[in-house]
Amino acid sequence: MSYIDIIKEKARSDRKTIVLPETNDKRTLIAASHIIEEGIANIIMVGNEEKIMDGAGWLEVDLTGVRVIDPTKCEKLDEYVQLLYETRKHKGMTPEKARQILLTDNMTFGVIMVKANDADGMVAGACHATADTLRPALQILKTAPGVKLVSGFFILDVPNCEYGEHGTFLFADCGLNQDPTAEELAAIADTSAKSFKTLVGAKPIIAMLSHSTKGSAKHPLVDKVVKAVEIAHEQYPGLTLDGELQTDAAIVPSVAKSKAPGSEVAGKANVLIFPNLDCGNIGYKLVQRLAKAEAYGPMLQGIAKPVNDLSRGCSWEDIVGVVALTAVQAQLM
Ligand SMILES: CC(C)(COP(=O)(O)OP(=O)(O)OC[C@H]1O[C@@H](n2cnc3c(N)ncnc32)[C@H](O)[C@@H]1OP(=O)(O)O)[C@@H](O)C(=O)NCCC(=O)NCCS
Ligand SMILES: CC(=O)OP(=O)(O)O
Repeated sequence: MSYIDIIKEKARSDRKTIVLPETNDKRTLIAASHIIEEGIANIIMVGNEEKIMDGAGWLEVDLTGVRVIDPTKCEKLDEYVQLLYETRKHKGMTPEKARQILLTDNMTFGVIMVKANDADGMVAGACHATADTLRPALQILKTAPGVKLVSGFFILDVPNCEYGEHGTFLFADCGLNQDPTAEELAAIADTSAKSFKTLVGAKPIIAMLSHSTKGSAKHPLVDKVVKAVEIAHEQYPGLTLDGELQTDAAIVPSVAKSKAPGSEVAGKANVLIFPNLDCGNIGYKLVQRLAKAEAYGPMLQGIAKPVNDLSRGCSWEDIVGVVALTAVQAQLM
């Protein structure tokens, strides 16, 4: 069974309700029909029912079983307006603004449904940039209790790969934090370890990546990763974590032997923490496109409820995968 088939099976075992607000996106409509057909999740789509069904008809996809909520006709609109107003009034939100946002922005409408416990999670980003997808989620749902920082990760399932957990890796941060501090990198490592345990089911072995291995290069960029490793050891002593490591030293046993002898991580890493978002976002796309890996994300970790993003380059199959993962995250909350 492939990695994503195992996740779909888990999702089916306790079916959750996921909102898909991007109803003018063809891939989202196709994905919704497959999710219902495969019994992975209950689906709520946000928008005008007639338009959505016209789109489905044109694509010849069957949306029977999908619930459509049109904000303009929604009986809970007043309740949602009040909830958005209460959540954001300290930032200048008014009831009038809240109503206008909810009537015009399906992404925020989806997030407020999650906040109101009328859905267990949301997946979007097929036709919105990450910043526009994640901002309402960060503003309205906020971080989970005890967590300081939300971050974005991908699960990469690399075909014919002997590295990582039989070719499965978690990469972070590939989606949210543009230039994390050393402290933030350590926090990203900690939440990534938890995500890996829950979504992959194996022991996380974490490499803090750099262009240097154990002092082979000197630069402030390297110093940041070295500091992050120190902080991680101090603040999260239970983690199996090492750095700074180059990618080959992190995942290839023979290279690890020569570059980082004695490291309990080098050559075995399955969780890769990138020093900044340039590295993380470029890195995951290279592995996805050149190694033909399945790439699910950017998923959020550390947020109070599951809202996950997609790349605008995603396929409908990627959307199905991220919905299944979102449903599993919701089971665990
Ligand atoms: C997501 C992003 C838009 C947030 O930045 P922003 O628009 O400037 O917004 P702010 O910094 O004002 O943050 C908005 C809210 O989210 C919260 N927030 C932002 N980043 C957060 C994080 N990493 N963890 C927790 N909360 C966060 C802020 O505290 C703020 O809350 P508040 O309004 O209640 O005070 C920004 O981090 C970003 O653009 N990231 C890169 C996204 C991207 O392009 N990725 C590449 C493709 S995947
Ligand atoms: C994850 C990501 O890179 O998203 P997008 O391709 O939409 O910018």
